[in-house]
Amino acid sequence: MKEFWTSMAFLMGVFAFFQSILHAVFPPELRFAVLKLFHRVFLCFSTYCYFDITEIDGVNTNELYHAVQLYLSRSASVAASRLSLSRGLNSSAFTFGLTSNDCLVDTFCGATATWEHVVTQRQSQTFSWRPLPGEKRSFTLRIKKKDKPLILPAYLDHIMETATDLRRRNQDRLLYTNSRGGSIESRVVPWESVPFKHPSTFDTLAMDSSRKELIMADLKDFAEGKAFYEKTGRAWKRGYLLYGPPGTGKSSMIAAMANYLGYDVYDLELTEVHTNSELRKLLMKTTPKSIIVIEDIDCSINLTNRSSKKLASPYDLRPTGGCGAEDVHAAAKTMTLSGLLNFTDGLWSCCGSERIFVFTTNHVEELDSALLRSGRMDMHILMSYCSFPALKILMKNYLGLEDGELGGDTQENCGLLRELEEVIDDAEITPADVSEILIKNRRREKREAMAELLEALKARAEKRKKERGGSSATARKKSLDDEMEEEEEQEKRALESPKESGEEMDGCNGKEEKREED
Ligand SMILES: Nc1ncnc2c1ncn2[C@@H]1O[C@H](COP(=O)(O)OP(=O)(O)OP(=O)(O)O)[C@@H](O)[C@H]1O
Ligand SMILES: [Mg+2]
Repeated sequence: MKEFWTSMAFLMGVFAFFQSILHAVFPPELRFAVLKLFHRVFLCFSTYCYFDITEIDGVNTNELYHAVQLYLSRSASVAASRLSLSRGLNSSAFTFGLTSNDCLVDTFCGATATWEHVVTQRQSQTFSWRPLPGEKRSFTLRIKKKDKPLILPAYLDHIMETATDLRRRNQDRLLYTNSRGGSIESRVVPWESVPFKHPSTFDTLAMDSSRKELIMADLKDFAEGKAFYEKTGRAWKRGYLLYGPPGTGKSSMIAAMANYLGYDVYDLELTEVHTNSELRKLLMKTTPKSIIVIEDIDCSINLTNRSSKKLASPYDLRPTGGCGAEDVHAAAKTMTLSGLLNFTDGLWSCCGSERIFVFTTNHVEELDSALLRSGRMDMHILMSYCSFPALKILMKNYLGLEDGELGGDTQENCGLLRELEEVIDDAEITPADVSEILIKNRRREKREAMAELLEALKARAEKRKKERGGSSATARKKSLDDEMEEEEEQEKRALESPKESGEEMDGCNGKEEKREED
């Protein structure tokens, strides 16, 4: 740093000296040419090279300037003694910045880079169609000439990437929705957003820890897998299908995924999308590092339209029978499953990268096999009734039970826990219902709350047993009734029209004979 300032001071001194001589002796044009020449000669002999990154490039804002500003703010917070502080729109974090004419040294791949923030007054007579700030701001990067091929442009790429990452981290994550009513085609901005503040995390999610870890590892691999996806020629995206009864944590899982990766969430309301082209428009307006969610996919779209007899093939909207144009036109005006699959899986899925698609459903059996086939949704995750490990997480969350207390270390808890473990599977209760019971009892003493939960689970298990017993008895009775009805029917047919029955037999035989003849 000291070396930098010494050379700058020396340079300024030489400049001032020459300028005063030139001013006295030469006319302005010649003076300018000589100064330019002097500058060139100086740069030729210098071991450094300089890069100016101005805030405004012509009339456009220079993205690199803002990226450098953000990038340097990382180290500015510790390295500088006077800093500028700012907080951006939609951001909950403060950003440090270099004040005017301050310097900072950075290293990259073993090379030293010195940054100076240069602020000068803009000349008032400068004409521009756009109002320009009163100050001219730029960063000057100084690196050794020998380092130039080594670190450029990799250093600048690194700065851009780091800045994008920082910007994302500093900004509040957003939850986007397309359900605003009206046609998407007519909107300038098809998505509307609000800050995403869902508190669900993988810690609070009630689920077996081994499955949770598997999902977290999968998400991490995905987020860090840029090189892998490039190498294998795959679009950088991943699909998850979450299925299970209502209240088992599908939406909570999506929020936990978003919080874990720090991604935005796009909640796609398919019933608001009327055509495949609207769907494409929505996709094109999503940002990378986001989760695109379609909840209750079975209720959102007529998923049987792939197998509709009118269509020649699932991906082909041309009708098989005759008429053509009108039907094609009508089909193009609707949203189809093939349109949706193209959105997630086809060529359109590649516009933008690092995106996760999550579909949820309560009725996986009703989904078209095209949605379930391997490779389409990379992971199918069953969100099921509350298991004992999941119950322990909920008790920890709501009652504040410690790991020791949940491990059965406490003598009194031991019996209660064992009973809870015995009854939980038979109760077939969702984590949402368990949460409700625990919320009601959260102010009580832990043991009392657990005892209350046990009672509720026992009652639920009893009810389930009766339902099962009832339903199997009903099923048994129904099949007996059916059998009796069938027998009665046969007897009736035999008594009423013996001839007919004989004909049927004959008919059969006749057929047999005919086949033999053939
Ligand atoms: N696995 C879980 N872990 C923690 N909390 C859960 C879990 N499942 C449900 N809950 C609680 O129940 C509430 C409802 O859960 P959630 O909305 O995630 O269920 P869902 O499966 O999406 O239901 P639906 O199918 O009706 O959309 C949540 O707010 C959460 O408090
Ligand atoms: Mg849900």
